[in-house]
Amino acid sequence: MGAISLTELGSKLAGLMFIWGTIQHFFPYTLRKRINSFWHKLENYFYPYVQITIDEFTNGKNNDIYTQVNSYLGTKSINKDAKYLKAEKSKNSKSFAVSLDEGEEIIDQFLGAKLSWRSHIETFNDQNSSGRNNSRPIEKKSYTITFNQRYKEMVIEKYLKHVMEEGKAIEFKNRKQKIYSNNCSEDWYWYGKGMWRDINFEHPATFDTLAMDPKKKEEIVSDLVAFSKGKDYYSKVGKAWKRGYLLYGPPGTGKSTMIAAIANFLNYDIYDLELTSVKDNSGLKKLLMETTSKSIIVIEDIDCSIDLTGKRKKKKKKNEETTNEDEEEDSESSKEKASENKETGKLTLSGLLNFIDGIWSACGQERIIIFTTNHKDKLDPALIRRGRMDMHIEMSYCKYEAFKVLARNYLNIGTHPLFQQIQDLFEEVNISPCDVAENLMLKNASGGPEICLNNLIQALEKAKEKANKDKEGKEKTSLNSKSINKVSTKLVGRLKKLWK
Ligand SMILES: Nc1ncnc2c1ncn2[C@@H]1O[C@H](COP(=O)(O)OP(=O)(O)OP(=O)(O)O)[C@@H](O)[C@H]1O
Ligand SMILES: [Mg+2]
Repeated sequence: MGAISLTELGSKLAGLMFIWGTIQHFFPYTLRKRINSFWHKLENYFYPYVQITIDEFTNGKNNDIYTQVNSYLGTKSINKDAKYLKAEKSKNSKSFAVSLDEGEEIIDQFLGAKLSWRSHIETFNDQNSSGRNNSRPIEKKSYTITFNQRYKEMVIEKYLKHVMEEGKAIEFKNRKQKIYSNNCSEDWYWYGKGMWRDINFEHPATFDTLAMDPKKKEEIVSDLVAFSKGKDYYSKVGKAWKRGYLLYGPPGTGKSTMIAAIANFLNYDIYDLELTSVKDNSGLKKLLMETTSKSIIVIEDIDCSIDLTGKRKKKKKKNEETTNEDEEEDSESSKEKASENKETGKLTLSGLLNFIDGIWSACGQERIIIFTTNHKDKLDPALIRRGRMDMHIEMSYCKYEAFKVLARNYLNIGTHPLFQQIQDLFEEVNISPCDVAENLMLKNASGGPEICLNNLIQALEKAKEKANKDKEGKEKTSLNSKSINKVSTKLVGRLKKLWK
């Protein structure tokens, strides 16, 4: 705006307006009206701008919009040519937040409009502490945004929304991730901290370091991406924005590591739900209500948590005695089974099913639910049917491709002459990635990768030997039982003859 800035011109006109405001009462009404209308025209001609102020506090409370504007302008100021910036780091942020220093201006563009942002700090003395020597000055921080009045509607309806959304996204990206647990002492609850206890989540696992079949990994990553970008899709099809994953497989195959990798990939918090610490269905409901959006709710080793299948199995057994219609029993509707479990004062299958996809489970958005188990077959089909657990992911024993990821992670090598021998052994042996990783860990700083690879070969050979022995043992017992069967049928035949 040439030699005089928008804000300066604005404040000069505001000063004149103030003087006119105090003396206008000395003028007759019709003249006053005419002068006022002329004044507005003049003002619009010379200063066709509107200003919006966003204070740090409103009614004594933190103003969320101010915080979001702060984050938004922080990134803008890095990209644009603001010279005076402030760097701050809050307790819950993992990096510095940069914001505008007092009086510094930033020009932003949006849908053809030019928007001028300024930061202000007003200092005044605390009224309550006046008279005391140690009275401290109070700072009142605010941002103003100035723009041409023809964009007024657009700024209020679109631009401010855009600033808030971007600011929120930046805040979310910079915040420290948390892991929450409900497995805490009662004292914690009494101190009013809610039902979850949290600590910072700082697990280094990523999809790059996760050893598994590359195709499977890619499939999971694209599923997660589709989910995280699926806001419009979920609302279009009328589904709550959540997704369930069942991770199953033997111990040490990376189920928990996968959860950490997912959390890091999406930058979500984790709620580690310990079912044995939940008293009843309503307790479970309360816990869910205290979870936030953009989070992963995890129930590890769900088959061991509580007996959710007991009732159903008993009923199945009873049915088996009367009829042999097992298949029909299995396909019985899950709702029916859930209602059988509706007991008060207890955590039941019904409560858990409601937890996953009852109507009130849609009280937060963008949530992932993950169950892990070593025994998928032990779980009630109702609990893991598609739609509840949308993706069933098998975490299996380490194969050659997965080993290469571990070799890169632990030894920083992509190839080695011993790899061929290791590849051949992987064809014959079932070994968990956890055991492979253990052998690949450099225990001695002076040792090279050969030592670790040889350790692994030894472990694989041992496992192979054991597997062979187990196989032989099984064959022997099955031979023995076959010969026992033969002898007993012969005996029964002879006895029958004798009886006749
Ligand atoms: N697929 C994998 N990729 C990378 N590291 C792995 C993998 N599987 C296991 N590990 C390593 O082994 C350790 C144990 O793995 P993890 O706890 O994820 O196994 P799990 O499948 O959850 O086992 P459990 O069934 O006993 O809970 C991890 O700390 C990790 O270092
Ligand atoms: Mg685990």
